[in-house]
Amino acid sequence: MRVTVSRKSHFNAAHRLYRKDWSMEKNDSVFGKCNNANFHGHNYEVIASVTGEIDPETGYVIDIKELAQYIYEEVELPLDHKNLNLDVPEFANLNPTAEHIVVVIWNKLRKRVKSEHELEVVLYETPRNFVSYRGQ
Ligand SMILES: Nc1nc2c(c(=O)[nH]1)N=C([C@H](O)[C@H](O)COP(=O)(O)OP(=O)(O)OP(=O)(O)O)CN2
Ligand SMILES: [Zn+2]
Repeated sequence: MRVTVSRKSHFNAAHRLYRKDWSMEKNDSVFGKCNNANFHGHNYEVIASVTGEIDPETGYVIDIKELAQYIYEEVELPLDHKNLNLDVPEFANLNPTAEHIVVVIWNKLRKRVKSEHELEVVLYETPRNFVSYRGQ
């Protein structure tokens, strides 16, 4: 009997979508307003979901407080109120698209969640735009 436990979180961050090896014109044509050289921001929402067997003694798959602490340490502390391009080492040479951000977050949380548990991360960049990653 496998059950999924989810925890929601959020962080605010600035970013710019562009490639350093492309001209301004090409970046503009591909990324449009997201290539604003002065950056722009989002209120990101994150949902981390852990799936596994219920422990018969505790009734938990994972203590949600434990999951919340992982998210605080791996997502909120390093990303909240940061400029993703300038402040976050993972994006020094990686375009901070929602796709790349969700993979970075998943990789960080994967190291904290027990290997017998499945992990899925959903990232909302705007209320209408969201991506998800399950490590596949
Ligand atoms: N596949 C992706 N496409 C886009 C990404 C992305 O990360 N992956 N990101 C962006 C920009 O970050 C952009 O800032 C998104 O904001 P915006 O266009 O304002 O968002 P909405 O679609 O919610 O706003 P509308 O009012 O509906 O236009 C773009 N594309
Ligand atoms: Zn954006």
